Amino acid sequence: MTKAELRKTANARRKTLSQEEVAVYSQEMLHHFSSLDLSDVNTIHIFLPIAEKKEPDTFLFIDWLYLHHPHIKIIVPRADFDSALMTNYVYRGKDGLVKNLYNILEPGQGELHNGGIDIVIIPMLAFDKKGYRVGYGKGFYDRFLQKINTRKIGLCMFEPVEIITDVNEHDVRLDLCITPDRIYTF
Ligand SMILES: Nc1nc2c(c(=O)[nH]1)N(C=O)[C@@H](CNc1ccc(C(=O)N[C@@H](CCC(=O)O)C(=O)O)cc1)CN2
Ligand SMILES: Nc1ncnc2c1ncn2[C@@H]1O[C@H](COP(=O)(O)OP(=O)(O)OP(=O)(O)O)[C@@H](O)[C@H]1O
Repeated sequence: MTKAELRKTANARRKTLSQEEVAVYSQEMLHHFSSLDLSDVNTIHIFLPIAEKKEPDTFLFIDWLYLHHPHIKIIVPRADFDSALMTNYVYRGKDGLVKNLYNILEPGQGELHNGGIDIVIIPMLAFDKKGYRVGYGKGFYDRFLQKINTRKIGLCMFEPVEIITDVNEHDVRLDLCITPDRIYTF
């Protein structure tokens, strides 16, 4: 299937989820994530959820990381929709967050992070069995990931499709994808 088809289907499927289902699926994904070895990890970049779009609740991940790996630095993005580029900030708690025009919670101000990132946790609508992903179609993560060397972990509400047929040279493959059901490695 094409990215446009997958985007449409996944958006529609997400709309049918209740907030309770989103909470359960997020918890299940966190359970899989918690089985990963994070002993060498110092920095994790993680998106903050668009609740209105039924994205996984990554605040659960952040709370879990604070509790179990307090030394890990959490980095969150701010998206510039004119350039399709993200700038990255050290996460300092919910207080400093503001909602942008797309309902994405973002750090209003704070400390920019330009250093290394060991893991990037990536939002997506769909993925395939080769580890390619589909997002909302603005290419934010493709642009970001091509610049850095990191472990790329996707979170997806649904199981993979067989193959995305219109992958292009910008598309960056995931190393791993977590669904409510299991972990896929590529
Ligand atoms: N939580 C989260 N943060 C993220 C992403 C994401 O997927 N999830 N992104 C991942 O790249 C970037 C933001 N990308 C986005 C792209 C489109 C829309 C959006 O609401 N689009 C409208 C159409 C608007 C239009 O085309 O003008 C829509 O889908 O209804 C939101 C976020 C960076 N931050
Ligand atoms: N590194 C890049 N440089 C220039 N253009 C890019 C780059 N990465 C992606 N693009 C362009 O951005 C557009 C969106 O790409 P794509 O459809 O793969 O988005 P997506 O991965 O679904 O979105 P997102 O990353 O925002 O979740 C495409 O036109 C693509 O060619």
